[in-house]
Amino acid sequence: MSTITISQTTASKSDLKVVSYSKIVRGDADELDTLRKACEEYGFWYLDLNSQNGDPISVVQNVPSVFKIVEEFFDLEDAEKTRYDVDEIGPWKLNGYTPFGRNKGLVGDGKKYGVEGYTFPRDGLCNTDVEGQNFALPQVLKRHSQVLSSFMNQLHDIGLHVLRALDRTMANSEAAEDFLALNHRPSLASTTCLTAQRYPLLSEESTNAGLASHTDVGSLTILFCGERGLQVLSPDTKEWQYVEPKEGCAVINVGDSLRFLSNKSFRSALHRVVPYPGATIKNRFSCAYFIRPNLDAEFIDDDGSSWKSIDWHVRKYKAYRSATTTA
Ligand SMILES: O=C(O)CCC(=O)C(=O)O
Ligand SMILES: [Fe+2]
Repeated sequence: MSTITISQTTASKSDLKVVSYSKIVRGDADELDTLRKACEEYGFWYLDLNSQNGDPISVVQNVPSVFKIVEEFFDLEDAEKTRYDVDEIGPWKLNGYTPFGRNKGLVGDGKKYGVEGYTFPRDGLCNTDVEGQNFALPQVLKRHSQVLSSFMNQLHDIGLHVLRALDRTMANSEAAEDFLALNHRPSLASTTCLTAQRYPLLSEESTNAGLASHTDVGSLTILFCGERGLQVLSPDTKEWQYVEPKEGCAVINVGDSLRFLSNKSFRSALHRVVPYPGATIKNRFSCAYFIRPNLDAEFIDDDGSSWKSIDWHVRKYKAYRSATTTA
């Protein structure tokens, strides 16, 4: 699928914490402490998804199949792909194809150095009984809907375990018991979704290529990508640092909503995707599962204004579409 050549590396690399999923599920106190600090200090960390005996849990093994499924869609003619334009199907941009250059910022020269994506909403694909948007899938994706929905259910389960673990770390705070979990009830509607993306070419031929600097709108993003290119803004040095792919691990980050729900104690870090020095990365695939609060969850932003989660979502997507550098 993807190919990569590297001549030299002079890049600054991040030193993110690694949190063991099996340890936080067991309630290991030291690991919960590491998780909490990872949310507070960087807002980015690796979630080690190897089981206790060292084997990767199955969700990691399913990632290549998901990339293959969406590649089939990306290989269609533009005219066919744009029939499923994410901005045309439903008001919340949760369902369908995001063409090259749709989000402003690092658009490269459009197609060759850009990014395209396909987004699958949880309500519609997994939660079929939740009143959702007008859910439709193109034929090439429809035949894989079972694989996609079980992949999303696996990731959702992981995300809820992480939120419950964070709730345990807040036991001594003023927050109600299970506060985070209660704002992410799986049976209630949310804007939770999976987006798979393809970057045809990341190389220094175009330093303007990749995904523009942004923070994520929701609570937790669970990201899989075997290639370099992701950068996070370091809270200490305020410089961009590469997040290296790590075998058997997902990269997790805190989004705006979880920052606000944590009373601003967690960090929603700026991140972006750019070429890697000396490397030519062809066909970089990534997939991000965005866990977001229930539609009517309420929080207060950095400026002291109150928001319902769905209104923050709508505001943020406007910014993604129109920002010149940062959203
Ligand atoms: O492709 C990546 O590695 C990052 C994607 C991302 O940040 C996003 O979709 O919000
Ligand atoms: Fe992101």
